[in-house]
Amino acid sequence: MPLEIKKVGVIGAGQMGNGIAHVCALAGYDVALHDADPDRIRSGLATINGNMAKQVSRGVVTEEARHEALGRIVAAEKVEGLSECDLVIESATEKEEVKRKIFAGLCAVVKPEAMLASNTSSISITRLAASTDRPERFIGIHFMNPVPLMELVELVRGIATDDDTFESSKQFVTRLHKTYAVAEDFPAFIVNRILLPMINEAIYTLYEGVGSVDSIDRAMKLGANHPMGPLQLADFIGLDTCLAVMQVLHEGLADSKYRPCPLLVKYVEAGWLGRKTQRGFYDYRGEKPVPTR
Ligand SMILES: CC(=O)CC(=O)SCCNC(=O)CCNC(=O)[C@H](O)C(C)(C)COP(=O)(O)OP(=O)(O)OC[C@H]1O[C@@H](n2cnc3c(N)ncnc32)[C@H](O)[C@@H]1OP(=O)(O)O
Ligand SMILES: NC(=O)C1=CN([C@@H]2O[C@H](COP(=O)(O)OP(=O)(O)OC[C@H]3O[C@@H](n4cnc5c(N)ncnc54)[C@H](OP(=O)(O)O)[C@@H]3O)[C@@H](O)[C@H]2O)C=CC1
Repeated sequence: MPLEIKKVGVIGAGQMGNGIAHVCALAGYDVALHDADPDRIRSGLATINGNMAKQVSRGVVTEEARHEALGRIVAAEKVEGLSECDLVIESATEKEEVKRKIFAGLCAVVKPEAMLASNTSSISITRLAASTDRPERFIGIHFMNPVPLMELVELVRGIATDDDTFESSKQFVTRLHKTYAVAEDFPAFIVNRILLPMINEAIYTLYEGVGSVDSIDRAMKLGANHPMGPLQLADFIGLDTCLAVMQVLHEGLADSKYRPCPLLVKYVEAGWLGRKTQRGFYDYRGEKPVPTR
């Protein structure tokens, strides 16, 4: 029987975690939001508040729905605060060892029947599941950024994921008013298998001097009708996440066509991770974003 989900835990209160908490609360789920850093939970809650206010001003959400949804989210400063959750979605930094540690701590506190999910962009669901005490109740639920605006969620079954977990996940995604695409568990699944090599190629195009940041983004926006240029999108996703996905593709598929661009590596090494650190291919510290190359 599919599990009835009432309370959802979210681990990682960064840009994706706060978006996931946002849409879950609006869909009527009780939500517990956890992060290693309590300040991150506070800023995540403030972001949710601001993004819901935007939705109210656009007439997408009523003031009453916003008020109720905000009331459904609690801050869980300790992982024990997730013990009552029926589903916990991990959305922390894209590093396998970080995620494994989180799941080890989580398994010790959640109910045995609770489902666990990862919002990973690229890492093997089968491997993450195998690090838990319940691989059959583990699944990839991969949201797209920005979560409140993007319709798609990828569902990724690990080798052991059982049918009830898959069914419960489909019902969950549908209740969030989103559409799922099912992806097999191979490096970076569907969206990022296609999108990230395109972004990496845009960075090579910059690295090799074929075009400036401005030209590359303008070319793809106006020449291919993309809503954002690839470098603007890379900054939006986070350059650390982009690099992590390319590394998973490169290692997992052992093909040199996935080699991360050295310029992407350099930006990450500089700590210029895009919008979240105020600097990436653009500098966001002024009134308008200014290209950094
Ligand atoms: C890396 C991974 O693992 C997977 C991924 O997610 S890859 C990334 C996938 N995402 C994309 O490719 C996004 C590409 N970009 C887009 O589709 C669009 O630029 C966009 C949807 C982000 C924005 O579209 P846009 O037409 O430029 O709209 P924009 O004017 O910025 O925003 C639309 C409205 O939504 C609001 N909005 C923006 N972000 C929001 C959020 N997080 N929550 C609520 N509202 C939000 C804006 O305030 C705006 O409202 P107003 O019109 O009242 O100002
Ligand atoms: N950005 C995107 O476009 C998308 C990202 N994803 C995936 O979502 C996940 C999160 O990405 P995103 O939100 O962008 O990243 P962010 O860097 O914005 O947020 C990650 C958050 O996780 C926190 N964190 C790190 N370690 C732990 C831990 N041990 N316990 C609890 N919290 C921790 C970080 O805290 P601190 O900063 O203090 O380390 C940070 O607040 C990644 O797996 C990413 O691949 C999926 C879809 C789209």
